[in-house]
Amino acid sequence: MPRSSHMPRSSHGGRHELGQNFLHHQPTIRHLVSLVDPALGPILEIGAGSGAITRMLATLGPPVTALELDEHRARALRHALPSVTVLHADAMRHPLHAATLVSNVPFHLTTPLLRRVLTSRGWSRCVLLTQWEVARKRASVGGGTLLSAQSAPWYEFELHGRVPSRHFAPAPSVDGGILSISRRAKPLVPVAQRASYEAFAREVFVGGRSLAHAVGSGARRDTGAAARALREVGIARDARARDIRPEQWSALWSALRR
Ligand SMILES: C[S@@+](CC[C@H](N)C(=O)[O-])C[C@H]1O[C@@H](n2cnc3c(N)ncnc32)[C@H](O)[C@@H]1O
Repeated sequence: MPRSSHMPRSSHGGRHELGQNFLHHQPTIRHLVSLVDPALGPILEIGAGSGAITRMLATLGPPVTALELDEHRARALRHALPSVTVLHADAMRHPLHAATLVSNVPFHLTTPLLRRVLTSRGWSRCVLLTQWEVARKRASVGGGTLLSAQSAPWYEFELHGRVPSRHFAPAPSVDGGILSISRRAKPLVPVAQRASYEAFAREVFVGGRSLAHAVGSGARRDTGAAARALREVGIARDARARDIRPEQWSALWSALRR
């Protein structure tokens, strides 16, 4: 049975322990929904709440399924939106199978949910509203992270703007950010090499005496070969791992395997 049943309600009507910060700013909802491509097919919304986003998703055409852990809200939404399949379900357990995933993410679940999304194979596009810092980092704005480097061959991340905390009720302590993730139709690194590529990116981030040294040690190549590969891909000698752009990671990997 989903684990929410006996939790108390906060004075705002939003249950803090469920990350219930409801989006009430209509232009933001429209913007978020405009990032969904109906031609892709069925839509799965994670954490539908009272249906602020669901209502608009339901007008797009493809079938919409909405997951909600709060059984009272799930029941109310099922009555309000009969065309939507509303499931009282835990998004951390329910299969994430639909062409497009959409969520105003319960902020306390951002990291495990993102991990779950990125390891689920059943979707091709994902539109998320997360904490601003998470959205910004994931989209590599201001420098890449190990996670963005490791995801780059399989996914494209794009930031679509900041959402002030006052656009939610109750207002969370930080602003939100809209992030889209598109699965690349053709991965930039062969799937069979995923584990070794991820280990390589980790070693480059852990660092060494220089970027060339770290790249060489990550790829089990000498520093000279690593320096040549960095030059070939257009990465400056004095760059740091965080300066390497998403598409340069896979180019570097290919250059080192030749
Ligand atoms: C930030 S609110 C978003 C609600 C609504 N989509 C909106 O934008 O107003 C997150 C929603 O996710 C629900 N939720 C929290 N944990 C969940 C889980 N594990 N599985 C499914 N829904 C969950 C909460 O009850 C809440 O309604």
